[in-house]
Amino acid sequence: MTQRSGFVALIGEPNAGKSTLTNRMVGAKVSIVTHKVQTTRARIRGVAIEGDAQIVFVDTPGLFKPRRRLDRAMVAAAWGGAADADIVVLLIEAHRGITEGVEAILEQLPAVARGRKVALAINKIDRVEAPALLALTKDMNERFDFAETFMISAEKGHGVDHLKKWLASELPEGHWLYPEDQIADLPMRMIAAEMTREKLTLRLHQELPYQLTVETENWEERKDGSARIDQMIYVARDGHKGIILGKKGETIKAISKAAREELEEFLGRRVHLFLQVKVRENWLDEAERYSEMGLDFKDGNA
Ligand SMILES: Nc1nc2c(ncn2[C@@H]2O[C@H](COP(=O)(O)OP(=O)(O)OP(=O)(O)O)[C@@H](O)[C@H]2O)c(=O)[nH]1
Repeated sequence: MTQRSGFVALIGEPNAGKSTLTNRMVGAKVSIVTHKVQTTRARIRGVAIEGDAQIVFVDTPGLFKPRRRLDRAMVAAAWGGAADADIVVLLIEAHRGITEGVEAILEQLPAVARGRKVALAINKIDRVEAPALLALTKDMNERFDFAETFMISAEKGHGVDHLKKWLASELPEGHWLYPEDQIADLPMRMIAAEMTREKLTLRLHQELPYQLTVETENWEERKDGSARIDQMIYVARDGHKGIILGKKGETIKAISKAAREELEEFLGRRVHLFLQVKVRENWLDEAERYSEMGLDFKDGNA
């Protein structure tokens, strides 16, 4: 059997349904879905298996008009995800049509698409009638040469299998990127990291959480039925480390406690959670990589 594998980047405006779609294709809750916009800060990956193919989804942060420096970095990170991918899927909302944000993405799509297929997925088809959907499909395809157009409802599951099968068939031949036995606990590790990230977001100063990522580095099942989970919190600047730790480590203790309690409830057993904070200065490097591609983000130039 020939194996296939590769990365699929989901791009689209905030709230387009990227997390919902990733979750549905992966079959596990890998990223937190909320009604608030711009919830996905990190590039969370989910791994799906479809026949002989392993599809690694890069769930990029929402693409939106960058206003501040940090916003621009996030946009750059989103495009960075697309640049690494074998296939790009642009997700738009059926009932909203070609918004200003979609226009902005379309403008930059040719540069990102270079050398790779771009598919269009029109999501939330449960919210529109067929004629409007066909008109939107036509409009979008006049603006960009999409390899394929899919009409889906990520929430209800319509059309998702079709899209998944197409992605699998388009991925390059190659060995699977993740060993099969690791995939099972990959989503669990991500969920655990998301829980800690959520507690950090709730607890910390407004701006800070956007600049951090949490990774589950180790997960050990203990003989007594409990789990030991080690996580690393990566921040962009040294100063942020102190904020997260807090006076005498009080802040991180409170965050750790809240995350541990949620994990215990989720897993239905005892958890020993160990958190560490590390500075990862190249957090903003993605933006530089973006300008290397000959594209630049300036204020109001999304
Ligand atoms: N009606 C309908 N709602 C959907 C569908 N797919 C997603 N949604 C809803 O749209 C909202 C946004 O979905 P998310 O998956 O969080 O969107 P996202 O693109 O990941 O958002 P960010 O993380 O902010 O970039 C949620 O309230 C979903 O329940 C769909 O097919 N139909």
